[in-house]
Amino acid sequence: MAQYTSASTALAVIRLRNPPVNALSLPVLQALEDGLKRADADPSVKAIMICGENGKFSAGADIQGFSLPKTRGISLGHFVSLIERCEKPVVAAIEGVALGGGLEVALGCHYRVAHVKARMGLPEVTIGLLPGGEGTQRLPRLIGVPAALDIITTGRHIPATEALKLGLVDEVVEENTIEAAIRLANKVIGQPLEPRRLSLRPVPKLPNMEAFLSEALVKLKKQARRYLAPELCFQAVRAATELPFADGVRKERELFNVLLTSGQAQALQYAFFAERAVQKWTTPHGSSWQNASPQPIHKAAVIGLGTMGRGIVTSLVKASIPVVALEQNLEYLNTGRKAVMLLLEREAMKMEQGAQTLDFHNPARLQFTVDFDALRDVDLVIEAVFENMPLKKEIFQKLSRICKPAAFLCTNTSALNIDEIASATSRPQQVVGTHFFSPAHIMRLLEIIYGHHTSPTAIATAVQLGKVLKKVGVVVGNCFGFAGNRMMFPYVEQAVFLLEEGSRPEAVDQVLEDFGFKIGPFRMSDLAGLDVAWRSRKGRGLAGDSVPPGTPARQRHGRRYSPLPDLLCENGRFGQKTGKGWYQYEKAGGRTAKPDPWLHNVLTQYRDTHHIKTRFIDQEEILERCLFSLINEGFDILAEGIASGPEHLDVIYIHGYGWPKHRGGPMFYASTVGLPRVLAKLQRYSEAHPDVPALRPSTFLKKLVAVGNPPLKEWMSYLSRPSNKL
Ligand SMILES: CCC/C=C/C(=O)SCCNC(=O)CCNC(=O)[C@H](O)C(C)(C)COP(=O)([O-])OP(=O)([O-])OC[C@H]1O[C@@H](n2cnc3c(N)ncnc32)[C@H](O)[C@@H]1OP(=O)([O-])[O-]
Repeated sequence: MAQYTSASTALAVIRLRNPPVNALSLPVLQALEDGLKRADADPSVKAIMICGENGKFSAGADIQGFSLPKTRGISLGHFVSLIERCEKPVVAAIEGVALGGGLEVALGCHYRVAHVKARMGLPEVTIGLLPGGEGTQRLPRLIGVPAALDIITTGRHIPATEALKLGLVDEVVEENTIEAAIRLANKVIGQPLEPRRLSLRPVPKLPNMEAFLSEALVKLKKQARRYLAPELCFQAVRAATELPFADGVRKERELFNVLLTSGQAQALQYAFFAERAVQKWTTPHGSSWQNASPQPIHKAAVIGLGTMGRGIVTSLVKASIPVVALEQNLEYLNTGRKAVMLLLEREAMKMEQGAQTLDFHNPARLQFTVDFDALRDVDLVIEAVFENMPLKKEIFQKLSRICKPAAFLCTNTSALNIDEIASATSRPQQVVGTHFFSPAHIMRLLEIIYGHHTSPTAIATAVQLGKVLKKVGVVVGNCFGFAGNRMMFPYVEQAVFLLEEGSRPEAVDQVLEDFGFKIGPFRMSDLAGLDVAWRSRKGRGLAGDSVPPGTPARQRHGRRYSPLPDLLCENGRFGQKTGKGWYQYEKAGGRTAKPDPWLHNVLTQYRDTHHIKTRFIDQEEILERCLFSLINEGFDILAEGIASGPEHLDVIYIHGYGWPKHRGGPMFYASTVGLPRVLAKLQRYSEAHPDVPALRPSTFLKKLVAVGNPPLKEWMSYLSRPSNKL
């Protein structure tokens, strides 16, 4: 809705009303049109102000509405033009947010006043669209092509102060925005409106427009990786530089419709809502976000200043949480301290107000120690030592003696059993898994793992911590590898099996990078370090001396096994850190992967030794075996209640594993491929590789196909156990 009132006889107020963010649904837009007509028809009204209810202008078009047939064909541009054509001055009073269609409505207004804390932007590109309310044509006319192109193709939200510098708003105020807008409206009554109508303005010329646009396009294409929206946003802005306004608008509509029906927009909009849905967590024991309250964290501690610990400390400092950083001895402490300081200096440089905001030189905010006694008064500890169960248990035993009874004890682990770690403490209800992703101060995912005894308060506190750290927290159950890594194991396993059968690392990586992953599985292993998984395999008796004599080289516990990664590690090839892994690098620590003839020779010899007949493996098989085995594991995870819905797995993959967001996440992707096809392919691959359990179709997947391939949002209702639907 939009409410029509009067601020005075001469000033009509149209207030957009659609909680929580005043999304521009059809009724809101129709009420806006009615308000404009009423103001126009009333001779006593001399100016109009548009604002939003509850301190928010508008977050734009109703994203849910894009999937509703009745809203198709309704053009936001029609309403924006109505505002602009109004014969009485229209002033936008921008509080909170003016995003997407919200900002386009403001661009139709003749004047814009913003509160200093307001944020503006055209984030359509992030949901697979372009600003289809004539924003691609008006914004370049107002602030010039370079700034408009940046805002439209990145979707970033800009603060009011930046908007003022760019000329996007006419005034920024620290106090009452509505009153300031009323003052401005009264002041401009009677002034000519033609110069304020953006559609009538020319696009400001650049001396080197063509060169600028060509360079921008090359840059966009490089980053986009089959993600359509940025390039189509670019084309719409280019149309503004080449065509009259009306033709530019036609082009914008044409491009908008391409995106709307591309499939990518649906995937990205699904991802938008999935990210919000996972915040409403539940567990199979009935605890949930609704019945648990987080405890405040005034002070935290991090144990272990290796790669993960350093990133976690940095995240906490950035979130203004005082931290005690602890290492086992002074040598490690000094190395860790230097590394943390370097990270913080870099982060401070990236931040607007610089180092002072972070305040990391103040020992009250960041303290380095080797003394466990310094942990007595912290509210939460994050243990981030390496993956060694006896070591973690020893630390947790110590923590339960030293920390205050109410302190939460978190373990940063990527696979280890949370219950076993919790068993070392006298307060297992306070223990929770917090699986950060490297680099921990940058990656957005936080996998939050509850054990058998973890209290709802501990889960809620970890979720809240994730929010404060600006991460997406996803709550999952306890099993080896939790949700993310458990799905990753079969994916990587298939990639290695494909090498045994005839493929090469660069071929497998290429297929997955073409699909949209930032890096393929072999480049990823080289980056992460092959020795990490090797140590874990040795610990589990799969590699090294603990393998019983007489065990076939390519079999473990009756299943197919590939000793290829072990072979690389035995040759000191740990990946980038040693300058050699699945690829060769220019030096130890180098970043540029080059195919390695040594590896190709080893593969040939390996196949000969093990009598493997080499065959040509096409791209379809590479893609399907890697992705479908990962998805198959996802169905088992859902059936076991480890994750409470497919959205959880998708959010984990998008934010933790570089899954291309425009494909919506693995489970969403499976739904777009069609579950019958995923099942049929898995059946075929499983028949060809009967000793690979990961290719055996999940019972839950078979059930969903048997009941007729229901839409993703209905999947969980087909589980026989009480479901965890959000
Ligand atoms: C047609 C021509 C072209 C125009 C295109 C557009 O305008 S495209 C649009 C371009 N605009 C965008 O892309 C902006 C997208 N929105 C945002 O970036 C953020 O939501 C925010 C910054 C507005 C608020 O962040 P925050 O952390 O304070 O809060 P939060 O994020 O948790 O959201 C609160 C609730 O609001 C809901 N909801 C939000 N927006 C929309 C919407 N547009 N629609 C519907 N619903 C929306 C959200 O789902 C959540 O619901 P829940 O779970 O409570 O039921």
